[in-house]
Amino acid sequence: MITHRSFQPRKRIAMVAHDKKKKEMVEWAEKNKVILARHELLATGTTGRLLEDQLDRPVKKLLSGPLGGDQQIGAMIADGDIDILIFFWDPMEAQPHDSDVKALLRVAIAWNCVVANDPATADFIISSPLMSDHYQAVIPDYSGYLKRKIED
Ligand SMILES: O=C(CO)COP(=O)(O)O
Repeated sequence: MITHRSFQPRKRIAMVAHDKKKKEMVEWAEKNKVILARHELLATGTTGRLLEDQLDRPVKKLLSGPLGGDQQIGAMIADGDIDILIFFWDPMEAQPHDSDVKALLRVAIAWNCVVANDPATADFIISSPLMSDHYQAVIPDYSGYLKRKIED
């Protein structure tokens, strides 16, 4: 059974921002442009388009969040295809796709994904020496859970 997920020095970073947080995301990305250039970026649709324009580099764009983009990122996290999630969600406004937002945050924690929900935390993550290094993240062991489900 795989119990670790390997992070390569080139990290796969998913970036997502709610509408009133998009400006913060674009400013954060601009400030950290040089470090971000060493990594692979993907994003929900609208966030991705803004980041591409600002950073003048390709960003893999998934669907817009309310149209399934959050779920696509969640699925990639569960598949081990994302190392870091930078998700500036809006604490002051309910979203039509609140259930998707919650699901994304939940699945990220379930798989021990590195997560930042605000620029300060994102600053600490992006300046970590682990950003340019190999790293082994522990994958929580859910085998007991699966076994119990089958036995029940
Ligand atoms: O709604 C979002 C995340 O929940 C973000 O989606 P967009 O980047 O397409 O605006």
